[in-house]
Amino acid sequence: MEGHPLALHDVMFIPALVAQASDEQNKKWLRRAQRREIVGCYAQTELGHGSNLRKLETTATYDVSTQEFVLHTPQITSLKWWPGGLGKSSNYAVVVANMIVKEKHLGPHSFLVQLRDEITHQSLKGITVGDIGPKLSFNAIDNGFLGFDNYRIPRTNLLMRHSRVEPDGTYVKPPHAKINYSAMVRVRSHMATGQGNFLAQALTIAVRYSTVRRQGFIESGEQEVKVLDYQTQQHRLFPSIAKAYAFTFAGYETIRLYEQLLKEVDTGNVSLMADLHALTSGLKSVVTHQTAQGIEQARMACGGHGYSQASYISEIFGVAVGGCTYEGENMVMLLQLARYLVKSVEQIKAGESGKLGPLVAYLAVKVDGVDLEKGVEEYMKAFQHVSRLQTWKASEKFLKLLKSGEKREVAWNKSSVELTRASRLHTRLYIAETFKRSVQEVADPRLKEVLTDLLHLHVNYELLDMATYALEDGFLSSSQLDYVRDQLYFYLAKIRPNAVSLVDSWEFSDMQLRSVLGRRDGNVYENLVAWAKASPLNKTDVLPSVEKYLKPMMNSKL
Ligand SMILES: CCCCCCCCCC/C=C\C/C=C/C(=O)SCCNC(=O)CCNC(=O)[C@H](O)C(C)(C)COP(=O)(O)OP(=O)(O)OC[C@H]1O[C@@H](n2cnc3c(N)ncnc32)[C@H](O)[C@@H]1OP(=O)(O)O
Ligand SMILES: Cc1cc2nc3c(=O)[nH]c(=O)nc-3n(C[C@H](O)[C@H](O)[C@H](O)COP(=O)(O)OP(=O)(O)OC[C@H]3O[C@@H](n4cnc5c(N)ncnc54)[C@H](O)[C@@H]3O)c2cc1C
Repeated sequence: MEGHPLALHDVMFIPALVAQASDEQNKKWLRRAQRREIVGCYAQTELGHGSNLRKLETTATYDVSTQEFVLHTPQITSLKWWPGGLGKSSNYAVVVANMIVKEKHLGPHSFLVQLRDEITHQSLKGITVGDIGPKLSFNAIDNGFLGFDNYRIPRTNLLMRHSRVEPDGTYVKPPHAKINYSAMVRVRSHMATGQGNFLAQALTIAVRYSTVRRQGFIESGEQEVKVLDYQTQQHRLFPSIAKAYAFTFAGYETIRLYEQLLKEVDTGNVSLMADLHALTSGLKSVVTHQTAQGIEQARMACGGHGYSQASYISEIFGVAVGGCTYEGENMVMLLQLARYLVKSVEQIKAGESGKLGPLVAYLAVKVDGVDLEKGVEEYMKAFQHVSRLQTWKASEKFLKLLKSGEKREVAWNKSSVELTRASRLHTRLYIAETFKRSVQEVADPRLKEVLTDLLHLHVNYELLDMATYALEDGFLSSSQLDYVRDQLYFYLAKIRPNAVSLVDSWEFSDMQLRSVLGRRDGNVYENLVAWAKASPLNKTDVLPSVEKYLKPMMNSKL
């Protein structure tokens, strides 16, 4: 959970080689990396820039006389800063640098760079490398910094699957300007399942504990109740159980799409890139945000013991919440999706709705109302309505500002809060749709019934959460919202008997969870006492600090 120094080797270094190095280059590097003869990381972010890749300052200047690239970090803000595994573990890195050939700046490109000696592991001449220090979490990973002092690498270390620099400095462009961003798109495609997994771990702990913990009464005179029987506790936890499933289903789809993209790109077809970039930008942002919220609620649902490290939920939170920042800060990525949504609106306005991709076709179709009692399909129409409403509203705001003479970037900035709202609603529609489709495909009828309950819970919870938008234009009435509330409470109660099975079905071992509260055997109190006794402070009855600080104070006559 705290991370692993080699995580980025598997998650980004190898995938960057697979996607961006040529077959010939990979004959040299890939097998060695897979066998871990060389250990690598993905070094892109700098001290001064992470989000705005076009402003990366590390340069790779081609020297035609020696057929080498000269890597250089001209100032302090150009230092690579943050890459996982860079500080101490890696001896190689995929380095993203601004490529300069014949004095022409050609933008960010990826290079394979040796950082340390393969035998001694000492950093090579011209390289400054180290660890960036402790973080909120993930402290088993050595996130690092890296500087280059006119450090030379062979021309052939530019990853050349999609673009090339010939020995004479002739540049061969890639088929898509952003193809070098593929390692990021891959991780974003995997993040929904990864984050769903973090959320699932926290929920397993909180739900199990909530069946052990007894506190207070629902009906007087009986035994104190398991806290999971409180409606408020169910409302805190069960919608997140539904989300953990929903994120996993959505993630399976984006992983499949990324794999399809890789195959298509190899045949020269880059048409899926814009769609997948928009989709994963939004999904990554919504899922990480909601996961962090869900984990924090799970912690609070464990009361005081949730605050103890014995619950382990704080560590899960620390790791998961990093996802709101890495692979593209959430606001920045929501705005990437918003570009795509605004473009779609512009297409519709230009009478080109037929050209819209399947995920945005609904933006062109107006629905007047829904009959929620008819079931989930009607909820989908309601989600489409609120997303369409907000997307048009935000786009119109932006387009109006443009028309009034504002510069594009200024008009964009003035519309950006509304645009991010549209991106979130669009993504929540996508999550609900994939959840619905995935549940429909389940073959086992008993499993399907339970998952259908979770789906119902999800759509009612979500609709209530975004109700302001639907009430604003009278699309939903207040009596329809009362119906949604009733349904929500109905499904909380219906899910209660299956709650423990739903979390147990994720099959986390005690070793994975590392939680005293969430242990499978349910012996929470005995294990908490044993855990506390093992605290380093309890090794001795009287601490040395008593002699040193407390006694002089306690004996003082002042
Ligand atoms: C097995 C895997 C398991 C994974 C589980 C997870 C566990 C992971 C544990 C590891 C932990 C941490 C790892 C972290 C790693 C990192 O953080 S690596 C660094 C990540 N950095 C970022 O994400 C930077 C974010 N910034 C960007 O991506 C770009 O700067 C940004 C996209 C914001 C903008 O790029 P620009 O080049 O400036 O482009 P712009 O002008 O805005 O847009 C022009 C145009 O291009 C389109 N575009 C942009 N990106 C892409 C893309 N990737 N694909 C396709 N198209 C793209 C954009 O939409 C615009 O199109 P338009 O038509 O003109 O609107
Ligand atoms: C745990 C962790 C692991 C990481 N691992 C790696 C790694 O392996 N390799 C690597 O290269 N990097 C890595 N990073 C770096 C990470 O990718 C960046 O931190 C991330 O992309 C955000 O960039 P930034 O730090 O420049 O944030 P900033 O862009 O400085 O963000 C600060 C604020 O500015 C806002 N902002 C910035 N630009 C805009 C805009 N255009 N419009 C509106 N608001 C904006 C943001 O929303 C945010 O609120 C890691 C980071 C973390 C936390």
